[in-house]
Amino acid sequence: LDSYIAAVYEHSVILPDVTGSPVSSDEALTLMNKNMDVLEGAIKAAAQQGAHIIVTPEDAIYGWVFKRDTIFPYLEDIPDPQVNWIPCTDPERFAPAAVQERLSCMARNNSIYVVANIGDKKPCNSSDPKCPSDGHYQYNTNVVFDSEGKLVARYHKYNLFMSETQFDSPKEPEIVTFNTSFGKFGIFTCFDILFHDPAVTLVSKSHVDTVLFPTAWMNVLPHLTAIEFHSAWAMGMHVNFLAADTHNTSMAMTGSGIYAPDGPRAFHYNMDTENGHLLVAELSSHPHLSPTYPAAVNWSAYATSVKRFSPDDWDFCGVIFYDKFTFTELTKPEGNRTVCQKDLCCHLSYRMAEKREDEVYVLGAFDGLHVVEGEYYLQICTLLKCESTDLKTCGLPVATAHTRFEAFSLSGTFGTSYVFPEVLLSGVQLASGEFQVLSDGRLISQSGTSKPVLTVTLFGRWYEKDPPQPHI
Ligand SMILES: O=C(O)CCCC[C@@H]1SC[C@@H]2NC(=O)N[C@@H]21
Repeated sequence: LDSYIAAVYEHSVILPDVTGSPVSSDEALTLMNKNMDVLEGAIKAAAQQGAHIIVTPEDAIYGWVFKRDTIFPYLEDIPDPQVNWIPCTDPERFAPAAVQERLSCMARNNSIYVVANIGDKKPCNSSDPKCPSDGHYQYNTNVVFDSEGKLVARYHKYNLFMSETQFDSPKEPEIVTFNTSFGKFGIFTCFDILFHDPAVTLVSKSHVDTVLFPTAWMNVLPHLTAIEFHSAWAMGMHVNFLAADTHNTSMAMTGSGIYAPDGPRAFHYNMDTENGHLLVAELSSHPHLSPTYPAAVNWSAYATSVKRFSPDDWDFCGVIFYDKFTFTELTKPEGNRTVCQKDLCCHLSYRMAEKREDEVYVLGAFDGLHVVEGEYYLQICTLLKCESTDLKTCGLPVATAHTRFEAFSLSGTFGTSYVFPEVLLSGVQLASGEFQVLSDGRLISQSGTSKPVLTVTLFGRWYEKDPPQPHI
């Protein structure tokens, strides 16, 4: 197949009551069945619209309100897919496996690949020095059932987010892929997207066409909103990317999408209701063969070839999500500006429709190690709207704007080749097809965007500079 139809479902998880002690496995299954009832409706609707594959979110079947012992009744022993198992037709083979059986039947009965996130448990004993004292490993796990209900992939999340003390990390990152008639797929989970392994390796070594990405993503403006960062990763890595987020507005969890290398095909962001939402869109099976496939990018080519645009600009300091940026204010309606920090210089050429008195924009640079909620090295060039006209508010989250840019071009002297291009518009919306990346590393818009701009950002990850990660 040259193309296929993808679906992602943003699910509003029915959470269990928070209990001090573990519930019975029957109670756990009752709660999980309530969530699977909702997922089943989405799977049927997706299949009716011709979808070949549907991705459901991380933690969508039991939530995230657990400690190590209270999640235990929700876990199943998930076998290696090499055993060739269709839980729907052979449920006793690796029983008890009620959740795997039901997911497998949903895939089989609707002839659709189903991607889900559940918990795996693996017994261990004292002969293994790393074996936890309760006698088993517990993994945050993605499973994939093919359209006949066969288990074809199992992935254990490697980069656990800080609060996930209920789970263990596998000893090594797992590179999990599978082939279909509509391309080669790879899979990872949520916080994994910030790190080199297994995420980057799946693309650069395994050459997957599409990444499957269950997530429970807490949005952080201005640079780490789900739709913004995930679509940017798809563009920067030149892959299709299917992101299914859980929906919980009190946790700022919303933002799912179907992203192609040249831009989003569909996305969803909704902080107004607690409803779930199904997205369905067509993608090319082998995006690197498609005529719109972007050329390879040298991210520093343009920026290193030009001189500092504005040598006498006044710089000031500001903080974005705990990182100390160097900023310079865009005081004129149009112009060329440069701001530098350490080895990173960021150049911006821009033209606003009008310079409003009630809104302030800055150009910012950050070259350093981010150290809060995980340690990862960043190089960031960003144009962004300040929260108010007080320059002290530059970098704080802001979700609406009124200033339109008729054109912009942003570039930076990056030391890394992993740069993710973000454009986020007023109301936390994506700028589908309204900007492009040139092969010399400029992120440009020639005719401006359909809505006012919150931020235009080149988000660089310099993996070689990361400290050792705490994979406990
Ligand atoms: O549970 C996960 O693995 C996903 C967490 C992703 C959170 C993103 S990444 C860093 C940033 N910090 C947050 O609180 N939200 C974002």
